[in-house]
Amino acid sequence: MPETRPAAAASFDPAAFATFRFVDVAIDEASATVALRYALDDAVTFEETVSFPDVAWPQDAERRAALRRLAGLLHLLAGVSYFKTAAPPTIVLEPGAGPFGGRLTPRLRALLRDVYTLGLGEFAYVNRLDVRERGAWPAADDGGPGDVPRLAPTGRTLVPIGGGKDSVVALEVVQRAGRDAVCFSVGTAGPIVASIAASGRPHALARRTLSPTIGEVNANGALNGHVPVTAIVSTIALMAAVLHGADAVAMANERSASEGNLVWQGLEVNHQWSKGAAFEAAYREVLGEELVAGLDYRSVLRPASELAIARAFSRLERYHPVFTSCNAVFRLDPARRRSNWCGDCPKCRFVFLALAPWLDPPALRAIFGADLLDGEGGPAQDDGFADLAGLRQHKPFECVGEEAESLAAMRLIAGTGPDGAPVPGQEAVSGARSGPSPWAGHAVVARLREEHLAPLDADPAQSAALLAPFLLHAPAMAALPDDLRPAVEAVLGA
Ligand SMILES: CC(=O)N[C@H]1[C@@H](OP(=O)(O)OP(=O)(O)OC[C@H]2O[C@@H](n3ccc(=O)[nH]c3=O)[C@H](O)[C@@H]2O)O[C@H](CO)[C@@H](O)[C@@H]1O[C@H](C)C(=O)N[C@@H](C)C(=O)N[C@@H](CCC(=O)O)C(=O)O
Ligand SMILES: Nc1ncnc2c1ncn2[C@@H]1O[C@H](COP(=O)(O)OP(=O)(O)OP(=O)(O)O)[C@@H](O)[C@H]1O
Repeated sequence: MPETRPAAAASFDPAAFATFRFVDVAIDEASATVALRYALDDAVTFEETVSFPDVAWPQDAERRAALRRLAGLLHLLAGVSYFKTAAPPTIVLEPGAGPFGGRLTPRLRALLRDVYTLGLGEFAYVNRLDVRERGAWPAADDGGPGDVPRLAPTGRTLVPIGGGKDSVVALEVVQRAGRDAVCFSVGTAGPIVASIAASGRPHALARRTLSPTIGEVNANGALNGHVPVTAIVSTIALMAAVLHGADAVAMANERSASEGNLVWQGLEVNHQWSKGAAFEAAYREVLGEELVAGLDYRSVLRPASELAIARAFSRLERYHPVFTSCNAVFRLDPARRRSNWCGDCPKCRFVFLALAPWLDPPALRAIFGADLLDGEGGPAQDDGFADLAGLRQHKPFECVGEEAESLAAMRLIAGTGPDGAPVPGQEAVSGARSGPSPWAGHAVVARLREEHLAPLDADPAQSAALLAPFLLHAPAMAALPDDLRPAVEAVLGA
């Protein structure tokens, strides 16, 4: 289907559309490319492509069937980028759509409903648009998922690498468990490629090209906002796993991702929703019960908080010169993309803060190119750090840790007085400094201590709160496969 460049797109009125249509998904085996097609009414069409370079489409029936089903799931999940341009009242599935030829099972329908409401929570909040009243999905039928293809075990695990600190910690866990780890990425952003090179592991690649129509409609009045991108990346990773002979995908989604930012009109708004535990559970169920058996999807960092992950990452020195968590580096438009940490966004501030209990100022300056806790980076830094701990307003819409974790990190680096002597309870935190903090005199740290932190030192509950982020979550540990549990303990435990 050729892309429409309608006159309507020159002035795009979201209210003008009644339906979002999932048109079809087409697989070109020769080039290992999947085309995902959508439309708003009959007026605007979108086509996204995902390709897997340097890999042959499999010949055996089970893997071929698995790929067809996963491409169908991807069709349904990647549609969220295009649906959000107008968020019309009704969703239509055409006969070539999704994994079951235009049909939905009840389980799949429930997952999609969540992805298009909870996954669009931030979008709903910033646009003041209740997504629960938009995008009504067609009813599910009782035709079931048909014969579910089953993959044979291979012992190979695909580890998606996002260029930041978390995914290389996940890679360390998978390797520690003795699995054959293959790194995977969507795209070739600099920190991703450099981190994979530093790991010495093979690299499986996918390329995702958004429909060019999205840029046009964005420029002409489309609704815009955040999408649950991890749901999309995860599904591309599962396809890559099948193509590269892996039987598992190991994500790096931390416990902290399940904490929302705020509640708006009864809707929980969580920027990281598709990194959270609820999404993972529902997605795993649809995957294993209805789409492909024998293909494991889980986050191996689910028991850990961001602070415990940062402590583990501080020990993985080979990645320090190459990683970047700042999202400004990952923008699609090269003209808007930065080449390194911007130094003035919530993500930069959070990663700086989370590493500061373990790394000294010169080491962090070498990574970030500036000392964000010493007043460099502008006057926004004071308030920006306070926001991370919820000391002024809700935590920002970014991939940052829980407010309690930021508070704990601040207390660990601020100490009890101007000389930075350890705060009560610090001795229980393995790896924490036992002497004065080298951060104590830094301008932002001193102000935070004076304005917010000092009164907490006398509160015994705050000593326990200091340790809590470092305890591995027992139910999440129990849910891990036997080989991963000791590896998580070794990499992320005390
Ligand atoms: C890089 C980034 O942070 N982008 C967010 C930003 O988008 P921006 O317009 O500044 O730049 P681009 O990413 O280049 O996007 C251009 C437009 O394209 C559309 N689009 C892009 C990706 C996509 O998957 N679908 C799309 O429709 C969109 O219209 C863009 O404007 O602001 C956007 C609005 O808030 C964010 O949605 C962009 O976030 C990207 C989707 C992204 O990949 N972000 C990850 C770095 C991210 O935030 N990951 C979360 C995971 C959250 C989850 O639940 O999965 C995290 O790590 O916490
Ligand atoms: N371009 C990508 N290719 C493959 N996987 C990705 C990509 N972007 C994100 N991911 C994966 O999505 C999950 C969430 O990404 P996230 O940004 O939290 O991880 P990260 O980049 O490793 O760490 P950080 O929190 O420091 O940015 C991780 O499992 C990550 O590997």
